[in-house]
Amino acid sequence: MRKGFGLTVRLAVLTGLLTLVILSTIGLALMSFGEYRQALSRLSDESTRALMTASRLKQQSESMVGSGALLLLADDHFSRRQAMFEISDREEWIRELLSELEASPATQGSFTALETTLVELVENFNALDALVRRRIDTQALRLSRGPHDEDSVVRLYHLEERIAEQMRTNRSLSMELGVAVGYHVNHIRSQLDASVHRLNEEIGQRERLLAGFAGMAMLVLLVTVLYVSRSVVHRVLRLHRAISRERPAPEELDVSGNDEIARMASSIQRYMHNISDNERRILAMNRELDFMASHDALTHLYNRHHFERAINERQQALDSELYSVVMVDIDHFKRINDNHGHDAGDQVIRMVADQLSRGLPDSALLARYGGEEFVALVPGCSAAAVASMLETIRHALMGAVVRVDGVTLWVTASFGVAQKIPGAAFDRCLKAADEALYEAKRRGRNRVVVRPLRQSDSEGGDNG
Ligand SMILES: Nc1nc2c(ncn2[C@@H]2O[C@H](COP(=O)(O)OP(=O)(O)OP(=O)(O)O)[C@@H](O)[C@H]2O)c(=O)[nH]1
Repeated sequence: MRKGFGLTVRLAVLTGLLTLVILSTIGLALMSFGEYRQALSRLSDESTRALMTASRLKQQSESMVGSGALLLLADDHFSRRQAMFEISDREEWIRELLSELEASPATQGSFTALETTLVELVENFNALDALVRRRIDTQALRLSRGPHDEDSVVRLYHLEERIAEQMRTNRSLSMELGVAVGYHVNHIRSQLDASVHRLNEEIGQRERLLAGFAGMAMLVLLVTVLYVSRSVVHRVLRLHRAISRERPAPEELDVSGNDEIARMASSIQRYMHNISDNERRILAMNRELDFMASHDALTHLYNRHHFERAINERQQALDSELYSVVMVDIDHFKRINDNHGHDAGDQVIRMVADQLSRGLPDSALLARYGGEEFVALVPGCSAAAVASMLETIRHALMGAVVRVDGVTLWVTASFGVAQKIPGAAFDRCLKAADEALYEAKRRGRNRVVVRPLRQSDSEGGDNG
């Protein structure tokens, strides 16, 4: 038998495929988790820090403008110096934050405009500081000269005008600084948003890919289950059903395919064939044994054993039936044996059996009783009717010949008949028929003798 891919190999391939898909799915999931963890930490490390720095920058810029207001309101040199100290402190913070932003990989813009505005603003504060210092000095002079000193009033007026002008410039520079810082904050925020959006898209793609892998795993699993169900379970159940029957038809044992189950099915089929063959042989042998047990091997008539058993079985029916019993014996048979051999004797016995079978009715129970002797039960027939049949047989026998080694043999036989009378048992009839046969022999053989039963026979008496 050609060996193809067996079930084991096919199931191993399907299982391998399933394992591969599941491992790929798990691998992809783990890889994705790793990538997202990295992306998230990058986002939090770089972008978030940059955003925080930018927010602090905005805060410091606003505080610087606030310090400018303190400078404007300063009415003594202490307040003025304190305001200027705060401004330079803010400037230092702003510069530090700017260089931090410039070094951050999350901000790829230029901060030159912001730096220029800062420098201009600081210069403007310095100029404002000079004006405020002069205003404080002029106010002190005016206080010392009296409130009506016109010169100091005029000087103060001019100073206030220049301070107001400086303040306008200062306000517009502050606004520029705020806008520039706000721009950068927004820029960083939009970069952060873009990164988050990109990350979300990548996660979505990975999710779809993972769903695809999971679907594929389910499909392979389904195919595996269907395959196992169709190719293994279904066929094994079918085989089981077939061999559970007493005599499964060959087509019920599906031997199609070239796998382990097909090979098992064909072994079972062979086994079943062998069983059927053996069963047929045993049945034939039984029939032969039955035949041998009930038939005579030489003539194929029933044997004595079967005859007696059949009579026993029919005993009850025979009590109420009309029948006749016949006994037949070949005349001078010993001479045939002695003169022509045992085989010639056998042929003669067969020929007589044949004539008896032909001459008696089909309903007759005919048997070889022993040696060259025959017995028959003829149901429904009177002794006279049977005697007439036996006369025909006797004549037929006289006309028949047996040829042995070129020698022609003529044979005759003697017949004894007895008819059953009411109340007489079969044994009595048989005995009477035997007595009639003896009478036929005694009277010279080759004749039919009827022995009528007497009333004493029916009462169980034995006349000898
Ligand atoms: N060839 C052959 N001979 C058998 C068989 N059975 C019995 N015999 C022989 O049949 C012969 C029976 O002879 P007997 O009963 O003495 O009487 P007979 O010679 O037939 O003479 P009558 O009955 O008085 O006419 C014996 O020689 C047996 O050996 C058999 O199956 N085949």
